[in-house]
Amino acid sequence: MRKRHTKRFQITGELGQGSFGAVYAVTRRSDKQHLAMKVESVNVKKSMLAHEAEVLLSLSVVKSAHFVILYDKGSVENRFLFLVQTL
Ligand SMILES: Nc1ncnc2c1ncn2[C@@H]1O[C@H](COP(=O)(O)OP(=O)(O)OP(=O)(O)O)[C@@H](O)[C@H]1O
Repeated sequence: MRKRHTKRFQITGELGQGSFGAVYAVTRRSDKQHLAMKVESVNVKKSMLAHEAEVLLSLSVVKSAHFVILYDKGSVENRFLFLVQTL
């Protein structure tokens, strides 16, 4: 993912590595907001990222400053799944 970006986000750095993928600092091009992008290979047997996206989507009905917000999700070149959330 180094130097790569989706159309909507510019990757600016790496925040960490988890057990199922990497997390990058990104800037949303539309409004320059700084966010976190979690990335997972499409080849994993059981997608933890898809599960995390479902959980964040469910939580989004509860308007609370304590919950991470899911801003976007998608895939890159059919190689990675990504979700974008609060930094
Ligand atoms: N929203 C975020 N904002 C900033 N940094 C984050 C964010 N999410 C994750 N990170 C960083 O990326 C690292 C990896 O996160 P990730 O959620 O992939 O795994 P984890 O929380 O360490 O645990 P596990 O791999 O067991 O799920 C974290 O330890 C943290 O340093």
